[in-house]
Amino acid sequence: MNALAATNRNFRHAARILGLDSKVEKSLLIPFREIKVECTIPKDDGTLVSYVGFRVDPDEVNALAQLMTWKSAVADIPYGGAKGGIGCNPGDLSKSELERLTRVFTQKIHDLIGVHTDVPAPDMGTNAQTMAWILDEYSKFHGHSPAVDLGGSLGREAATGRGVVFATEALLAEHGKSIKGLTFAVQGFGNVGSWAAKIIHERGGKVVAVSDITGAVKNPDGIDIPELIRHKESTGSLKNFQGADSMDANELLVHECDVLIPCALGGVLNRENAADVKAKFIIEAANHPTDPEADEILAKKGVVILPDIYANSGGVTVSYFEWVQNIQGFMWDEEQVNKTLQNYMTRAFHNIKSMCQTHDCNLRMGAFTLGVSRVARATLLRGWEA
Ligand SMILES: NC(=O)C1=CN([C@@H]2O[C@H](COP(=O)(O)OP(=O)(O)OC[C@H]3O[C@@H](n4cnc5c(N)ncnc54)[C@H](OP(=O)(O)O)[C@@H]3O)[C@@H](O)[C@H]2O)C=CC1
Ligand SMILES: O=C(O)CCC(=O)C(=O)O
Repeated sequence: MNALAATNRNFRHAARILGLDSKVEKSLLIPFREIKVECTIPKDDGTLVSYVGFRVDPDEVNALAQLMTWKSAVADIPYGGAKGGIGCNPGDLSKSELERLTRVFTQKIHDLIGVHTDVPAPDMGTNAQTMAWILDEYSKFHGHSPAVDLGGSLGREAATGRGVVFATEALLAEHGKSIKGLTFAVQGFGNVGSWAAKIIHERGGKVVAVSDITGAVKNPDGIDIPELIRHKESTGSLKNFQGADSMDANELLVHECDVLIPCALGGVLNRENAADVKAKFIIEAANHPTDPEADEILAKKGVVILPDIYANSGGVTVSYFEWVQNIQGFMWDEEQVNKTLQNYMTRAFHNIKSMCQTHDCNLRMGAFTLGVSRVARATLLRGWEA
């Protein structure tokens, strides 16, 4: 099932649980706006190449935008949801080609983004540097020029991974467990995966397996994560790391562990591998890592899944703190960012649990009903009369 069909299915299930009016349901399913732009750049060798950029596309980006909407509502921050992207493999482009492409994309969408309309943020294959290029290009049209470090919040880089850890702690506490002494397998070692693994390691968790696009490593006694980060930074991959054995990357999702944390692509848990998952808990740090068929198989096995729209909401929550700080022109210290993030993550977890109790549903439906009911309530209050 593709990402959009799966996301729509979860939304419809939540709408049924909530008894949502079918017209409201239909209205919430259709994106407010879809943008598709052509981005042509000269490559470093002088040849021209064209890419297509989106701010919400008809399929995967639509699903991700929809997830952002429910996620912002679950986190209880005053944002809607959108997602953008360019159909390219960033790994195939040089840094200057990436910069040109990002700037051309920004030229095409600058009228439709902005502080009070739509704020882009990093996701897979993008980072703070990408956002700085967008900001700089946007500023040429709109004259916006924040001061310190281009206005990025302290703690934003680690925020999604840190939020994943706060979410994991909230879930484990409910089951009478803590991170210390449990074993973890982490798929993806980019922004989210490396930060989540590092903080778990600091808190006494044993990260026994990690993968990236180049392969996977395992060590039943626990991998030294700071060492692995240094190795990845210096070599660009997990290969040849001395502190662990290499393993088949496909094995990672079914590796022996207490907690599995997918931090890479969508749809990685599906009917092909769900039955073989050994973990008792899955923390969805990636967006949409579990397709609906896998959801059913895993539920039958008694695996507890902490859904993406809550588990990875630390990123957008700190993006919201960043927005608040820039509007006020007053920067918080990192401790305040992290402490406030923890409060948001803990509160959201209890709100989800309360929906689970009210509607006798699992955590995914608890999160969906929480997010969808908040957006539906706001939509109904605004009304449709001209
Ligand atoms: N960044 C954020 O703030 C947020 C991210 N997310 C989600 O988290 C996930 C990861 O995002 P982020 O960390 O930012 O992205 P990055 O681009 O920083 O990292 C992605 C990681 O996934 C790895 N990867 C790619 N393909 C595979 C594969 N087939 N098998 C194993 N690993 C693979 C990459 O490997 P390599 O390092 O070798 O390239 C890289 O380590 C995505 O689903 C994203 O949507 C959700 C909320 C917020
Ligand atoms: O920081 C943000 O605003 C968005 C983070 C993100 O890409 C996500 O939650 O999927």
